[in-house]
Amino acid sequence: MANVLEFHGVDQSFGGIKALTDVSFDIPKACITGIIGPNGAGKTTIFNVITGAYRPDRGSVQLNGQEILGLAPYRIARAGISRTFQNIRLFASMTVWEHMLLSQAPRTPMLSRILPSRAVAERGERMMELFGISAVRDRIAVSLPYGVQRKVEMARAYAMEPKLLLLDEPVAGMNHDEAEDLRQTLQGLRDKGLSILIIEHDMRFMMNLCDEMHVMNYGRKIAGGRPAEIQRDPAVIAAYLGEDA
Ligand SMILES: Nc1ncnc2c1ncn2[C@@H]1O[C@H](COP(=O)(O)OP(=O)(O)OP(=O)(O)O)[C@@H](O)[C@H]1O
Repeated sequence: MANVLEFHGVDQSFGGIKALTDVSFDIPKACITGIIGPNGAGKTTIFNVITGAYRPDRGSVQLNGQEILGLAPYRIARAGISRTFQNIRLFASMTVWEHMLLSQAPRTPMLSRILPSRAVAERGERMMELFGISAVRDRIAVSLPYGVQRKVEMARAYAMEPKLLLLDEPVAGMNHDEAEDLRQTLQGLRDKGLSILIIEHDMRFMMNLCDEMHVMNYGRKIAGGRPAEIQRDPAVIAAYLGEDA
């Protein structure tokens, strides 16, 4: 099967608000798929449906051909989906290194922190190197600048060896050079076979990063395709001009 995830016909409402209306898209394996759209368009709601935080009114979400809609969030995580959050969620008193260890052995936290196996320690080192955070390994993660905290979150999520990595606004708080480094890191992971779904406001960053993009507006998907196609789609241009107006 060429798709890691198939998100089909999803409706999600909250009281009178329709956050998603009949939203469908596929995430091909070993590709970077982007979701863009103005504030409140439904992007984070899609992540919350995929990870089991929300139960939609209708639809289907399949991971490698298996329905995951309705499973508890921890089961979806174990099935191979890890994520980062728009509002960074790191442990208040833990160092960067401890985050790397804990992410790999969440059920035996104390033991794994005191005495990590060689494989766990090596993977932790690799994750820190990959995301460029080895120099801050002994710092308390939440004391670091936001851009660095985002890298810790991504390294932690990737350390779980996901089949699909979900990134919610990963370049918020990063400068241009950091964002460029991240683009190269993510494309390198994609080239090694990782499938990535990413939400981001920075349109130029997304155009250079993504293999495919889907555009949301008022809870509906208004376009999908390669970045060059998206850029000249009249519905997309209208949605973005509308936002600026
Ligand atoms: N738990 C919830 N309860 C009530 N309404 C919600 C909830 N989650 C999302 N919504 C509503 O659903 C709509 C879509 O929100 P969502 O957070 O998915 O948008 P978004 O595209 O991620 O926006 P942003 O770019 O601002 O993060 C909004 O109107 C939002 O207020």
